[in-house]
Order: sequence, then structure tokens, then C-alpha cells
Amino acid sequence: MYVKICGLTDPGHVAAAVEAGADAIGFVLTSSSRRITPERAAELGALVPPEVLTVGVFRGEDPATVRAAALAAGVRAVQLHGHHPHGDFTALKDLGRTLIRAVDARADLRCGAFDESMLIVDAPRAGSGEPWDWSAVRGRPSGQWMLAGGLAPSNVAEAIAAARPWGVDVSSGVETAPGVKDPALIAAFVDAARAAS
Ligand SMILES: O=C(O)c1ccccc1NCC(=O)[C@H](O)[C@H](O)COP(=O)(O)O
Repeated sequence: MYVKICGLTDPGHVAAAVEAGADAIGFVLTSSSRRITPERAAELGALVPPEVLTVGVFRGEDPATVRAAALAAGVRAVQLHGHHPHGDFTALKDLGRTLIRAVDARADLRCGAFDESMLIVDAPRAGSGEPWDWSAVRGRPSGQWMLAGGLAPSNVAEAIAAARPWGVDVSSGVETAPGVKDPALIAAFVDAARAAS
């Protein structure tokens, strides 16, 4: 089970995610309580070994803005959240970064349909921590797709059983307060996800 921990802002929490065995770590570079600057993301990304994917998360920015921020942050992947048009992904192909499309269940759920190599199927309000009916997408997405939205150590096994994803993505469920990650919750989440798969 592929595991992404999103919304990291602090070196200690980045270390905790790496130590726990996360496959990917997300830095929010768009409007959010978890937003960090590209320069801060570059500092945090320097602490991450090459086998862990560093992801810059965007929502609504145009491709030129995404490109500049992704390069400044040095992230290995770009995640476009919400309803970015196919052309935004096309415009970023030559960036040479892994492209991730993050949408809610109403979108086209075929991974690769927008030339992305990973898909995230999330709650309607990204980063809200609100659970949704994960079983509604069972069998619908294809390819390398992660389930997100309201996941936590206590429910990730249930969510995996309901939706049968390739991977899982979490933010609020490993926090003690909005934007404040907890190393013990990060470790518990990774362990629970791997045990369930
Ligand atoms: O986390 C945010 O604040 C955020 C803001 C704007 C766009 C995307 C955002 N998060 C993206 C993620 O990948 C989250 O991990 C995902 O939405 C799940 O969030 P949660 O329900 O809090 O676990």
C-alpha cells in the first residue's frame, strides 16, 4: 500500500514521516492553513531521501506559477488539486516531475486520462478531514490511485476495505490541531495502512 503524508511544515514531522516509512510527503504550496513557501519546502525536502517522493500541492494556480514554485521548492512531483483542465497537465509535462491529479468522486477517475501518473480521489473539501462514502468509488478509479479525505489511523483499514485503493493520502487525521502533525499518529497511520493491505 502506497502511503502519502500531506501538509508537512516542520523538520521533525518530515523526519517522522520518513522514519515511519511513508512513500510520499506533501508540501502545500497553495492557499491553506498548511501553506509553506517554496523556499521552506526546499529546506524540508533536503531532509528527505531520494526514494521518498516530495510533492508540491497546488490548487487553481496557472501552469507558469506552478512551474516556478515547483522548481524553487525542488519537489519531485506536482499535485494539481481540484478541476484543473487537461491543458494544465500538458503544459507541465516537460517539467520532468511526476504529475498527480487530485479530484473528488464526480471527476473522470481513470488515472492517466489527463496524462498524470497518479490520481488522488479526495473529499469535496480537500484537507478538511471530513470522511465521505469511500465505498462509492470502489471499482471505479483505475491505475495508481490514492484514496484521501477523512482518513486516520482508526479508520484507514475500513476505508481500504471499502474502496480498495492502490494507496492512501492523509493530512488532518495525523494532526493534533489544524496544521500540527503528530509523529505517533503518522507512525500509527502508516502501520495501519500497511497492515490492512
Ligand atoms: O491540506 C490542505 O490544506 C489542502 C489545501 C488545498 C488543496 C489541497 C490540500 N490538501 C491536499 C491533500 O493531499 C490532503 O492530504 C487530502 O486532501 C486529504 O486531507 P484530509 O482529509 O485532511 O486527510
